[in-house]
Amino acid sequence: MSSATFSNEAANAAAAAACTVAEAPAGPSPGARPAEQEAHRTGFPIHVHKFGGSSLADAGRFRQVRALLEADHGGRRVVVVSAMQGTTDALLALAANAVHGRDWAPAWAALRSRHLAAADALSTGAVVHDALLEGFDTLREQLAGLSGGEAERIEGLAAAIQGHGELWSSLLLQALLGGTAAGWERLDAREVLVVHPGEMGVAVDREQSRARLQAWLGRHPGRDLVITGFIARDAAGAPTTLGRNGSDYSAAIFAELFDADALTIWTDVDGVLSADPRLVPDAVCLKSISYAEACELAYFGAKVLHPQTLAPVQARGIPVRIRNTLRPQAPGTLIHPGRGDAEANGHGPVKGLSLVDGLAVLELAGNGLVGVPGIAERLFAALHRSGVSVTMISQGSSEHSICCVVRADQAGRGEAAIRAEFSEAIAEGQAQGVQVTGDICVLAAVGDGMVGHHGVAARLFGGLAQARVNIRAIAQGASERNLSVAVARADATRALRAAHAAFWLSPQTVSVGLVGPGNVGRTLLQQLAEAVPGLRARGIDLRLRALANSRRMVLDHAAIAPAEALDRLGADAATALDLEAFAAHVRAGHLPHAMIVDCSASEAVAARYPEWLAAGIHVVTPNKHAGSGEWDRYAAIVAAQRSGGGRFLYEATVGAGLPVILTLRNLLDTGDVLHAIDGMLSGTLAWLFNSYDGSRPFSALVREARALGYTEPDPRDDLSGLDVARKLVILAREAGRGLSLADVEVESLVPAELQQVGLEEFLGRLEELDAPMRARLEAAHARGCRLRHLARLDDGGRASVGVVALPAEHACCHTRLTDNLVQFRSARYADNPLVVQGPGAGPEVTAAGVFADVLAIAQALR
Ligand SMILES: NC(=O)C1=CN([C@@H]2O[C@H](COP(=O)(O)OP(=O)(O)OC[C@H]3O[C@@H](n4cnc5c(N)ncnc54)[C@H](OP(=O)(O)O)[C@@H]3O)[C@@H](O)[C@H]2O)C=CC1
Ligand SMILES: N[C@@H](CC=O)C(=O)O
Repeated sequence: MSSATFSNEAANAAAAAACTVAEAPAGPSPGARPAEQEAHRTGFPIHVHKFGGSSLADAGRFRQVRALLEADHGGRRVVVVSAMQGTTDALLALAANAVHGRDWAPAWAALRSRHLAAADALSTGAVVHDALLEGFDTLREQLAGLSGGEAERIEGLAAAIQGHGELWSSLLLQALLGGTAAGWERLDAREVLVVHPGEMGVAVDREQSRARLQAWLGRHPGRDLVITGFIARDAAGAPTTLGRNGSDYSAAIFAELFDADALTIWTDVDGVLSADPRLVPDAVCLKSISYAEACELAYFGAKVLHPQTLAPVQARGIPVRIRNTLRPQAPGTLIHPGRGDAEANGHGPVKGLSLVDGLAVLELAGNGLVGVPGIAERLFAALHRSGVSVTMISQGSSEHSICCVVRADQAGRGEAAIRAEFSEAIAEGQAQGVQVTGDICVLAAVGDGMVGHHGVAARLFGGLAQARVNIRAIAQGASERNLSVAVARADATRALRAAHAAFWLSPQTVSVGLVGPGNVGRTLLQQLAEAVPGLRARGIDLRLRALANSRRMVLDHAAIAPAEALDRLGADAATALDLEAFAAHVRAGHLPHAMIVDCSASEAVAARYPEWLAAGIHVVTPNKHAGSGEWDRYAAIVAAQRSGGGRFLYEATVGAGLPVILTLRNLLDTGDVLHAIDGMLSGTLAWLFNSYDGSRPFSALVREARALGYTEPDPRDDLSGLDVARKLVILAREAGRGLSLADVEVESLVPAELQQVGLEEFLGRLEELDAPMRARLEAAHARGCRLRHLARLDDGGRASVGVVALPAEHACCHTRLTDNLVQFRSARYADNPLVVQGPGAGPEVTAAGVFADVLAIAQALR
């Protein structure tokens, strides 16, 4: 605690209050308070609160403010208020209309009604009512005086007009809090706060202001105060303002003048965020930052606090907390006088990222600049003379060129100034001239803890590289508190999101879209629901953000809980399927990686893979259409993986959850030479022939296999041999053979008359399969054989699939249920084939195979 007069009792009360000073991390001592500062101190802690316009938007919000202040008892409360939301803008518009002779009366009347209505709703009484009426009468006279007035008079009136809002809101709040009877005084800041224009904006005459405040306090015995923000007086006593958003500045000045123990700025956001949430949906609220970090972030775009605000509190080491009036339960952000702690926010040394738009790069280059002293001084002096403000400076150690970033609207002036300064050198060819690059943004990573912390730059640059953002210029001062990069405006949002992901998210964060929550997709959702929390703990952050079936889709900006996904797809919020919008949503710029898992059997969905992969979206699927479809698309998929960086995994297309493709890949990648593949590649047909002994009709078994989720959505794909032919083509292509479906000799079990009918009709006529199948079974049994469905790709490139009768001792007759049995014959496995065997169909095992591919990709992400 900084006050020597702070009693234990008061300390306890303050600790319980909304913003506890004790929470400020230890930092450099704010310095002893001068004796004259103690005169107004009461022995109580002094807590300055500032409420912005959004916190005072209407009577309801005023009541909320009262509740917040009532919770902070035990000390002296100094409350600085803005005008009711929108009032200052309305006053400016009124003044502009009056100056231009336009009708301002209706808007004046509306503003008056709004304030009177608030007063009525708050039952602030006749005195306030009359004071408001008087204030609006004064405003009316001032507006009338603007029309046709002299410039100087207009300026003076305009300054007075702008400040009415704070006078009115302070009247309302003081009355609501009980007025002087309850110990609440009201201070019109123009009585005490003396300011003058300074080099860096409005400057406070501290001595005069302090003396006036002491005198005022001597005349007003109440303990608590409501003070108007934004307004002040100039040295001559005329009303003036502290500039736009000046209420925060007022609050900080009063915190300094009162030598307060804490300042809380109440606003409509939870605190200082790690980045602009409109650009980075995953931005997080920072628990605590140092003054220096807050200044850097404020300067570079964090709108919560203006850097000017911090100067007065910084001088005394007063902790500032930003809090949300609408969510007072949120702890907000503490801005403290200490040094930023690298672990304070749990995300390492970078506290926030900021982005400044509307900039340009100016570059002076030339061989004649190398080793010549004074070049930088001349360049920056020229810019200074022409009134150009420099945002960022960068020069390589070769001294061949020097560049700086300036505001785009000042770039032309800056260019001309540098050209003029170096005209001789340019004319003599010692300097190449000045190059201007417009449409530039500066992205800055900010954090005290970056000092001496290795790897910060690597993370930033790595993130930007991954997002394919080109860096135009780089700057980092020796303080290492700010690492800035200039990037093209077109890349800026992508750059910000990529940088945010690099610092705040696991590198294995994946935005996932799932197509096809049918048998397999639904089971995958269940598996995800169980596994996602555990995976997240290991850094693998799979965020299901989109789900689609053949008709509808649901997209979520954050994440869809897998357990609720089907309900969400059925709910009203789901929209008509649009695969383009689906993919664009999944490829969210703020998350590092994107993946679409296609669990449909759709040709139309498979047709999208090349464009998705080319866009860097990883694709995982059990859908066999892409792997076995037309050759050109297959080639496009292979090419798109190379160009876009998306990976395509499809292990579940063959053997469901069995490692069939992986085994083949491993053989080939380690230099083996494939000779032949043969075996049972259909789980459905394996199950059918394992089960079919003549005791039940074949058609009944087909229906059961379908109900168990073994068959393709249309079981004719299994019975016709097409599904197995697809698998054979996938394996052949994996082995580098240019096989297509048309090259596979296929024996179909579907009678010709059932091949073209609709699915429902086919299912209704399944019994037509029974007689021919029974005849085949009996013939096989007569020879002591069993029926099995086999596939074969031989060394000569011949591919065939069909039903064969095998001797009972054949390995394929010793399989169970849906077992697939795949034999690889290769140079290494010539005499005794490498065999992969196990369940080859069913939602559980297939979904697990898909999930394993998803994880294989996620685990490889860096
Ligand atoms: N079942 C298994 O054992 C195995 C299956 N596979 C493969 O897994 C995939 C899924 O099989 P399964 O779950 O049984 O099939 P289902 O018929 O049960 O489910 C298919 C899903 O895909 C959706 N869908 C269909 N067309 C489209 C489209 N154009 N756009 C978006 N979504 C679409 C369907 O939506 P809707 O409900 O609106 O029609 C449904 O949600 C198939 O490719 C299959 O070959 C692979 C290995 C084993
Ligand atoms: N219907 C297929 C499912 C797996 O690909 C099969 O039965 O094998």
